[in-house]
Amino acid sequence: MVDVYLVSGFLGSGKTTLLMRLLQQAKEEGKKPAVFMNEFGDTNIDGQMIETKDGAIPMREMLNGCICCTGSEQSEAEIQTILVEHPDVDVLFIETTGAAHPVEALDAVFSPLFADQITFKGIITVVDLQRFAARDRMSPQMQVLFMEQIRHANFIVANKMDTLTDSELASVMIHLAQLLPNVPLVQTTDAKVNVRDIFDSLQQTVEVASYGETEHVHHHLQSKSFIVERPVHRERFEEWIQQLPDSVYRMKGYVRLDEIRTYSVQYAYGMIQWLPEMMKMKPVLVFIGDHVQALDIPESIYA
Ligand SMILES: Nc1nc2c(ncn2[C@@H]2O[C@H](COP(=O)(O)OP(=O)(O)OP(=O)(O)O)[C@@H](O)[C@H]2O)c(=O)[nH]1
Repeated sequence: MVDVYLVSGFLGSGKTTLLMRLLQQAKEEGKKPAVFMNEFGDTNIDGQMIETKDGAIPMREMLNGCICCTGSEQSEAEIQTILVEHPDVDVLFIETTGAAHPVEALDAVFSPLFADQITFKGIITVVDLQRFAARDRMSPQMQVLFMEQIRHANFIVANKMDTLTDSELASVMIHLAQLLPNVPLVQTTDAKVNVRDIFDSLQQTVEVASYGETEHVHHHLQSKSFIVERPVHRERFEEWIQQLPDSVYRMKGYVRLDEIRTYSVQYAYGMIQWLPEMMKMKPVLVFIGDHVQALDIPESIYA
């Protein structure tokens, strides 16, 4: 299994600065890291490798895109390429563009394609403290995005502390800690953090595997996947999906409607989409949301 960490945070907050430290630590611990980066602009970072002082690290990037807006298919393909071309990779860091919504950026990670290849460890959000202190000056939409990135964090790196006075710093740190009382929070300059603390704290991810179900538990967002061995009854399946609580943000996977036809099925924002699937796919459903661990597949959905 490949451990996956998502590095989130607003534009210019220090994500790449932190990424370099994460990579260095992973290498020092003898791990084989890889990076998937998506950039808003079209600046090509030369080649497909990031050079560190210990050598090159495989990297794929998606230019001019945003994991959450361009659709997750392209991201899925890039992640798949990393997994296929570099089977020795054991940790993958995904740096999202600063304009990505963290939940939607996870879409590709929770692809049913990777259900048995990836262990999602959590979201590390880098917060630009100066921007946090002055967030009222951002547009309402940007403020929402900024706060969503913070709200979904499993670990917060409160960066650019050098840009604030001591009293400003104390006040924003108290505010951040109140916002997320149960999330580890460290204050840094140049994202200088003890990376082991991040890895240790995100180690708490629980994995339960039984009867073909896997469950990944995090502080906030969770995913749960089910193997759906038998064909499902389309209408009853849809009825079940439609009555799921709002805290289930997303569902996707592959199911069979009879012994022959396999469909890709997707659910987001109340809409269900079915597409015939030509390839032979493993029948798996992945749910992403705030409290999905209690979900169970009812007998009624089966044909
Ligand atoms: N003053 C100050 N500058 C910092 C700090 N951390 C990073 N920077 C600078 O902030 C700028 C943005 O840092 P990056 O690491 O590229 O930030 P990013 O979040 O990856 O940026 P985008 O990919 O554009 O969203 C760079 O010029 C960094 O050198 C800090 O703690 N204090």
